[in-house]
Amino acid sequence: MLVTAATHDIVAAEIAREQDHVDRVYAELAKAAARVELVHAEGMARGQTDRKGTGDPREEELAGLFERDALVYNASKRRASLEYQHEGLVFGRLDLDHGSGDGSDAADREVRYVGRLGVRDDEYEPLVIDWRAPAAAPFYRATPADPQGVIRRRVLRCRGEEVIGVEDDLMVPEAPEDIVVVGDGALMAALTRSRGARMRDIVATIQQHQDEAIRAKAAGVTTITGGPGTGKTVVALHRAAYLLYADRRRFESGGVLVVGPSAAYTAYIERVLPSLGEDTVTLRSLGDVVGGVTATRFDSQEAAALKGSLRIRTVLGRAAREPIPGAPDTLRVFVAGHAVRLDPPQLASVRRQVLRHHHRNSSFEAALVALGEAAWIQVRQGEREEFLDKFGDSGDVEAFAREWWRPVDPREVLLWLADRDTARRLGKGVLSEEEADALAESLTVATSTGEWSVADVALIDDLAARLGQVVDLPSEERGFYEIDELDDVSQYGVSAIKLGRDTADLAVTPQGERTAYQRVVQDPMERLLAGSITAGDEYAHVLVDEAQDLSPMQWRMIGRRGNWASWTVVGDDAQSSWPDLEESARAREEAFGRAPRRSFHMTTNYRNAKEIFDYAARLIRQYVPDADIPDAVRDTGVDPVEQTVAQADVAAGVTAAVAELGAQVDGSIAVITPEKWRDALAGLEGEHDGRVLVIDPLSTKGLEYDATVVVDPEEIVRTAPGGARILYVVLTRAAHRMHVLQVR
Ligand SMILES: Nc1ncnc2c1ncn2[C@@H]1O[C@H](COP(=O)(O)OP(=O)(O)OP(=O)(O)O)[C@@H](O)[C@H]1O
Repeated sequence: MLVTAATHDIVAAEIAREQDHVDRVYAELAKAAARVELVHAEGMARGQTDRKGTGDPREEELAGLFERDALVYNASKRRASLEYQHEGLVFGRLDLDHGSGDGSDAADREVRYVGRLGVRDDEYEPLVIDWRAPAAAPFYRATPADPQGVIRRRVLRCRGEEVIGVEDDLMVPEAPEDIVVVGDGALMAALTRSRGARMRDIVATIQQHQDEAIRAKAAGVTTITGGPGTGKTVVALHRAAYLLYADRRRFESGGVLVVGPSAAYTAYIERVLPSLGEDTVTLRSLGDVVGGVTATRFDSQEAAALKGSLRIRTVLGRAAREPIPGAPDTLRVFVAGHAVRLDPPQLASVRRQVLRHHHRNSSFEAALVALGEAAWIQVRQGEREEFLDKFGDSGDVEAFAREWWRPVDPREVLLWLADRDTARRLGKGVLSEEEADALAESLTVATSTGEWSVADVALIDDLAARLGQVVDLPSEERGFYEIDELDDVSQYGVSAIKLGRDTADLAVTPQGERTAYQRVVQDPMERLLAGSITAGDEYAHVLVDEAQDLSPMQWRMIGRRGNWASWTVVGDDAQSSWPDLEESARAREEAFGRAPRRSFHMTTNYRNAKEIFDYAARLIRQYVPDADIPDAVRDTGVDPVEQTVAQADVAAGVTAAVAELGAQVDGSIAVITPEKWRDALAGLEGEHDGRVLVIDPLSTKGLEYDATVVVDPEEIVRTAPGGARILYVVLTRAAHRMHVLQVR
């Protein structure tokens, strides 16, 4: 729109008009906040004086009022904590015509305001409608072809409580005389803005096709597909907020789980739902889905592929049935005057027998009984019942069983596979020797660094399901799941010597006991086994982002948390870092069960300037000819800058690019570099007032920046799991500017 002095005045008048309404809304909220304080104080006083019985209708009334006001009160507090650059509490206005539809008769008109939450005045008249309410749907659904009674849709831009702009879309061919239309359209204004470090909500500019996915029915599985930057993530998050609104009882009490690829991703999206007024959703990255373990490290491609594939389940199944390394392997006792001796083969047969019917960690009693039966077969003298009673009462037998059949932590069982021979033996027929060695090797990285890998987490979860919840041992022993902190890792059968660790670094008391307080805190093994694995929660809705990257084992892990859930699944196969999409699809289908499916396909890229996206699209077409390529809607007239630098000049080249970009964009700048150049570039982190971030290719999944410097794309293709697909991810992260530095 051409901005002249006259249009400037018109816009200012429209802003002032909207400000009046916004002021009324905030005044109403302030009144509600004061009222709730009063009711609260009164309720407390009543509770202390005449609180008798529960049937007092006044009290119920008060409770109802209190509850309603409390919602408003909390909402007003939440509003106060919103970042100022968020669209305000009231962000939309609809001018509707309930008559002929063209707005010609002002008597048929209705003005409806749309906001983050509903607010009514004293007469209970709505001042603002919650964006998720059915009455707000035309704000998102109306188009000139199908205006749905809307004459004008207006987006209000606010900073705090102040209206700073309005952007209109006209839905009828010609505006009625008294309806002013200003602005260039809210969507373009939103897309051109600087991005900042956190994803923002898009309530003010949700597009029609996005709204359909957001408001789709909860039941079953809703799939959202589309190329990079098509709003899949942001739509899915708004869908979570919508589901909470539409069926709060079910989803707030049952829980909503949002799973994304990395901790950087969860940090990036964590503000979206709170800004929509929802803070009951659980956000998890794939590395911290299992309570008690947090992993951010990635395995080598080979190890990750191995650990993600369903073949590994056979190996884990075998490991879960293994005897505990270092535990006694022979039982020698005197019972009722008979010498009993059970050797390893007999004990192995007892173990197989027990595990046929029981989970290992809850079968101490069953193991004792089975030992008794095996002992009786050997003795067969006297009364059977009497022998078994004595056997069961024997302190020696119990002492043996407490070690031989103690509860095992799934993490410790996984670490048994860090031993090459064990990995080869348990991998026989499933893994080649090279693969078994790679598995052992990758777990040795864990034991030396003290950090689990992201792929390990799904294996720990699988083992936890196999081993079962620990049932307390009789007498004073504490169950494993109650142990808050390990006192001694050797109690978990991870033999220090076997893993090449020097036991001397564990502090020892004069009594010869190791204590929690005297240990060397930095011990890697201790870090791996710290805390306890908590039993998996189940959720009523599970939302999986970047679903194309989940390995089959990760699908099983998520599936355990969504046995009864409805699902929203978001992904784009062309951005996948997982090599076997078919095996993943099978595991995914298993997780979903037979629930009905619906899918939405997004075709518009809202993130990247057209010039940047075209550059990326050219690349991916070479590698994935049938990639799902969206249309980018916004051009800047500025092509990505491509440069070639010598190895010795990488740091200088990147520094220069960052300096240039720092002057061109206001917001975030990411230097995306393969491991090879990471150390050389680490110093750039935090430059330009903290706007510069140095990040590895895989961790950029799902994220976006105002500008990016892509370092050594060839090396990214060579080293990232997913190769060119990850380069495609990397090349589609910048909203406004991109520099690509080839290294020769
Ligand atoms: N209707 C909209 N209004 C304003 N911004 C939007 C809209 N839809 C999408 N965007 C913006 O487009 C960008 C890309 O969205 P999002 O990250 O959800 O895409 P994606 O499809 O998940 O991308 P990728 O697959 O590359 O991770 C975000 O900045 C988002 O806020």
